Amino acid sequence: MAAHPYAVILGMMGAGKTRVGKEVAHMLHLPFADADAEIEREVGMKIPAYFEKYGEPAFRDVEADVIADFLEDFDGIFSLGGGAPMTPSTQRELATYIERGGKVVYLDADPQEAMERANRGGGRPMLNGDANARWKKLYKQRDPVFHDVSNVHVHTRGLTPQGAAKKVIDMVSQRIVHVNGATIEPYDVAIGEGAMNRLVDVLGTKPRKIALIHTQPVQRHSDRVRALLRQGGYEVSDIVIPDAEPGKTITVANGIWERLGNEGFTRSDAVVGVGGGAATDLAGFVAATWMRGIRYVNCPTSLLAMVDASTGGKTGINTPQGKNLVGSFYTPAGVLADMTTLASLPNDIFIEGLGEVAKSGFIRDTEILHILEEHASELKNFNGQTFLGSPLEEVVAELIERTVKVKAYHVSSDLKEKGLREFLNYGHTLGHAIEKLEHFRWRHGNAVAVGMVYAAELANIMGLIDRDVVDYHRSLLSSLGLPTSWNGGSFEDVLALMHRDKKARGNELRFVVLDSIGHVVHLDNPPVEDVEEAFRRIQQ
Ligand SMILES: NC(=O)c1ccc[n+]([C@@H]2O[C@H](COP(=O)([O-])OP(=O)(O)OC[C@H]3O[C@@H](n4cnc5c(N)ncnc54)[C@H](O)[C@@H]3O)[C@@H](O)[C@H]2O)c1
Ligand SMILES: O=C(O)C(=O)C[C@@H](O)[C@H](O)[C@H](O)COP(=O)(O)O
Repeated sequence: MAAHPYAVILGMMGAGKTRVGKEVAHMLHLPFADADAEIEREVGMKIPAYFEKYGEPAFRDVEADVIADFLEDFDGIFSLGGGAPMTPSTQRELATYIERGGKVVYLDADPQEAMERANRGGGRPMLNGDANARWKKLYKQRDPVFHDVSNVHVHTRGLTPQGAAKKVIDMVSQRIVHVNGATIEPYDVAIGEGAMNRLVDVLGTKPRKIALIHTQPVQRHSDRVRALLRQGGYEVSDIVIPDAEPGKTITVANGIWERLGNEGFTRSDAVVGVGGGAATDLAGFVAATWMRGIRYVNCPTSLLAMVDASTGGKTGINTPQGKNLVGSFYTPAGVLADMTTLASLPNDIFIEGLGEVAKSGFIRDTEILHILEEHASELKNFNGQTFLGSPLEEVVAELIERTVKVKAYHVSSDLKEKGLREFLNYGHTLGHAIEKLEHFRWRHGNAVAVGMVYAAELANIMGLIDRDVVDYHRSLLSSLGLPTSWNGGSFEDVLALMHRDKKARGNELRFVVLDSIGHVVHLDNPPVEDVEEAFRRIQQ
């Protein structure tokens, strides 16, 4: 159900709720309502006069009624009076609104700026006497409540009303996937433009030092992250790692452990990983191993890292023997998939990410496949320079959200991959072997695409799916610009590598295959002739 109002804004006196709220409404072409103005209209007098005549409790009753009515009926931007969220019935109304999908924005201004603005306006009964001292006292009482009753936190220090409004719009329109489960600390994946602005909130106040791990091609995004971290008061160690798979090695990890040791990183400090899946895998691995585990936040910048690598807590490095053979299951404190970073993503790396998106459609959420079919040509022609603000951006945001939800479903109940989570490995048994045999010149998502066609051929040979399902794999993946065949190595080499796959048990191979579109099963120890016949079918 779509929630209304579009957003509710709360904050301290002088935070700019009305000014910024009006600006947000203007930018979105929505109506704006201010609870205080509505109360004055309702009671037919100015608030200071009403306070004087009837006292605060009577005012709060009227206020709560007006707010309840607007939360029910108003379809725009609604700003609340500073003290309104302190009323228990309003807190309950806000909680119900959030449950319906509503966004309650805590506009958190710099105290000095807010006090100046509050004093300038005058006519505020709650600031009678020493206004600054009163403001500070109220802030102490209200700030924790504002945090509790809101679900979007926007810092506005130093921003113009327009800048603050743009930030509010970005944060309200972000999609949030909650990841939780019996064995994991819950965390959120925030998806959308400006998601990185949440970084300081997600890191919290405990860390003092942050290891900012990133690659050179994403320098401009890591520069932004560094600026956010410095504004947040953290000491930042900038750590540039080799790009792509060469960054996922024990040598690189060891170099970072040395730096963390030399620079005095303690258990309360944190890691932030910025980049593609290789960088977030390595950053997570460093966080998981330093002092047996410190807090980390991923800021993925490739489609593949947003939908898959950064979100499920699989961290790791490669060894000379194969992909991801050393690592740990270690969940991040949060994932900030800031879609503005996709503006610099090259077309081939975007397309590669569609491989993992399609995987999530094949194994569970078939709506993903419909979206891919419908938008195949725009997706295949992705151009970062024209992407932001285009209709494709919403399509991609939906694909990311749906794919992350598929990942969250599997991870939530099986973090350590005892069974269910293995389904996320659809296409990876052959895919990882191809990557290795191609010395990682083949991109991961491309190898997985061929691996899915292979798994479909194997399932067909085993009588689990019809030929048209195999053909559908080929036609959908190729319509997105993904490869569907491979001829770069012998069956013997591939078989040896598939035996080193993490799903293998003893000498027995274990595959993930479909028995229908959207439904996966395990296939244990199939006859080697069938494994070979499927391989023959994916060769060009
Ligand atoms: N942990 C997991 O669950 C998981 C899941 C899927 C994949 N992975 C791993 O992720 C890796 C693949 O991730 P990937 O496809 O992102 O590859 P990648 O990390 O190698 O990134 C691909 C290239 O794109 C560049 N890049 C990334 N974002 C950019 C941007 N916004 N602008 C310009 N350039 C950008 C990178 O620097 C790199 O050169 C593999 O190592 C794979 O094993 C892990
Ligand atoms: O999250 C998972 O679990 C996955 O299997 C997701 C895969 O898409 C991903 O490529 C993962 O890195 C593979 O892990 P591995 O354990 O097979 O190395």
